[in-house]
Amino acid sequence: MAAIQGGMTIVVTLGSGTILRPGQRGSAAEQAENLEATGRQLAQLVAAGHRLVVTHGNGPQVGNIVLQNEEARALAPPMPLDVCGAESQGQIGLLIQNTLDTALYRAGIRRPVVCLLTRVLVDPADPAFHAPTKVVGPVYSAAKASELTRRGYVLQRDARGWRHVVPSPEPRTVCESPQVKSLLDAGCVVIAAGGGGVPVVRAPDGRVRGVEAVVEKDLAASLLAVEIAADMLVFLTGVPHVIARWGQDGETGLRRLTVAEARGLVASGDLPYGSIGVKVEAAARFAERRQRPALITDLSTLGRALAGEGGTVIEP
Ligand SMILES: Nc1ncnc2c1ncn2[C@@H]1O[C@H](COP(=O)(O)OP(=O)(O)O)[C@@H](O)[C@H]1O
Ligand SMILES: NC(=O)OP(=O)(O)O
Repeated sequence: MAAIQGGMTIVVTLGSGTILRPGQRGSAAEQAENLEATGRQLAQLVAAGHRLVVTHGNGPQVGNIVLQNEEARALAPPMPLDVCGAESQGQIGLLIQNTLDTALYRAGIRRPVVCLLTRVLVDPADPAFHAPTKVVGPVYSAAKASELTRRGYVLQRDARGWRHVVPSPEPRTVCESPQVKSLLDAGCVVIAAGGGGVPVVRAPDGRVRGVEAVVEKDLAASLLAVEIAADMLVFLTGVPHVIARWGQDGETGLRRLTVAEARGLVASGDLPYGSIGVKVEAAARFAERRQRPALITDLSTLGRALAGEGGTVIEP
């Protein structure tokens, strides 16, 4: 990838690892501290003259909010998953907002940082509503898992233990994309579509209501980046680049993929869809629809990757 020039609109998606480290329970202090290095890097993008939109995951946090609601059921009414998703946007969005505001201020940049409660429209007939796959919250013991199952939650076992899973429908449009663009035009740094956006449906009578689901933030970020006509989409995750045959003989770092190559790798099953695969698919969607590059990398490689010397670039 050629080094990027100033003045571009860049959407950066923060993976869970930039907000929460393995083994952490997710206190506000832990998350704020983890975000500091990311805030400094993102401030450099603004200093270089780019228009910045930040999106983020919410799997661990929204699952914790559901759990807090469930455990306090006798004392206060539990909120549905869409409301919990909105709460997670506020929770994580505030931490990112404070971090970015601080980093920009210290870099001598006076720029408003705005966190926008964002909804995504989904199809009520999406088959995902009948097949929960999206992991939220902590790892549960077998005993806690069976208790939660009795209370109506869907639990599945993965390599780490029992996990709460929820439906994850396809995002069709980001309801507030025009407002994200207006905020960028007004000179704001914008945090939007956190946790994939709050999923909503519109009934034939016009009524909008939230639904029990968590959208993949990578797919929502890709859609938002298309809808605001971004020049570049960046996925910040836990690895410097995508790896073919991860953990096997012949493991290879992938520096450059066409849309067709990216889709081929996802379809082959080499890239697990629940982790890196969904990012590669989201990157391919952006590259295909915008005819612009998407980048998958980690925080420590970001600077070099933007200079064309690292990360995995998915090209149109
Ligand atoms: N083939 C692969 N190439 C790169 N990373 C992979 C691969 N397979 C699994 N991973 C893992 O997937 C992680 C990214 O998925 P995940 O942690 O769910 O994303 P997020 O950073 O958005 O939370 C990487 O940090 C890495 O640990
Ligand atoms: N909503 C979402 O995709 O969050 P995670 O990336 O944390 O799973």
